[in-house]
Amino acid sequence: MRLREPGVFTVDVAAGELSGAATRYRKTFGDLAGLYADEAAFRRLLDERGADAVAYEVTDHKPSSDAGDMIIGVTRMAPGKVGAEYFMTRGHIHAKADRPEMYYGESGHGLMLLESPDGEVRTVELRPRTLCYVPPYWIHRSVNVGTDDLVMTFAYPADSGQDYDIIAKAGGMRRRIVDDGTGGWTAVDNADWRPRSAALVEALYGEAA
Ligand SMILES: O=P(O)(O)OC[C@H]1O[C@](O)(CO)[C@@H](O)[C@@H]1O
Ligand SMILES: [Fe+2]
Repeated sequence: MRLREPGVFTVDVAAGELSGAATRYRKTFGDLAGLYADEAAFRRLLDERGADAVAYEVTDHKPSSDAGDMIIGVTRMAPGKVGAEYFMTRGHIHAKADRPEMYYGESGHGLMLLESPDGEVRTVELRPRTLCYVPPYWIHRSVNVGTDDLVMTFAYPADSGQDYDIIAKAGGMRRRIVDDGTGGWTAVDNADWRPRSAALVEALYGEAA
């Protein structure tokens, strides 16, 4: 049996990264077209900051994509809004939908927005030292509702994969997280959202249904 070597990494909270991790990717505002309700405000943001400005960045350690292995990393997301809507990640369901995830708040004030295949919605507030459990089958997206960078450590099974289409095909997630008018947040209905068909929901649940 050839074993992998243990790894040790440092969560650099100030930099918002996992120091020593081998892989890094950035999502720029230019990558996030179509995500936000207010398209005019989104175009203004691109004009002001440039399409190449970083919206969020992930550093992670991906030892393999084997079932039973684990991916660990750190996400850093900038604060801000597009119109009234707080900055967010694209969001996804795991390609193997029964795979869970955990997020641990390191700094900033965020939300995990979760949606089940048949359209139930949950929000979990993330602050430093909050550990959020994302159960199998839930679509998840993080939202920065604070005024500083949101930094989170995460871990998920290495064979999970990500399916981004499930959100796009439904016209977005069912709720949008917006400023409540006093600098806090509230969840409002997304008028473009369409329920998934029973057949699609069943296919997602697979043998577990
Ligand atoms: O993959 P998305 O939806 O763009 O969001 C990024 C976040 O999700 C992850 O892909 C982990 O599932 C992390 O890299 C990060 O926290
Ligand atoms: Fe995930």
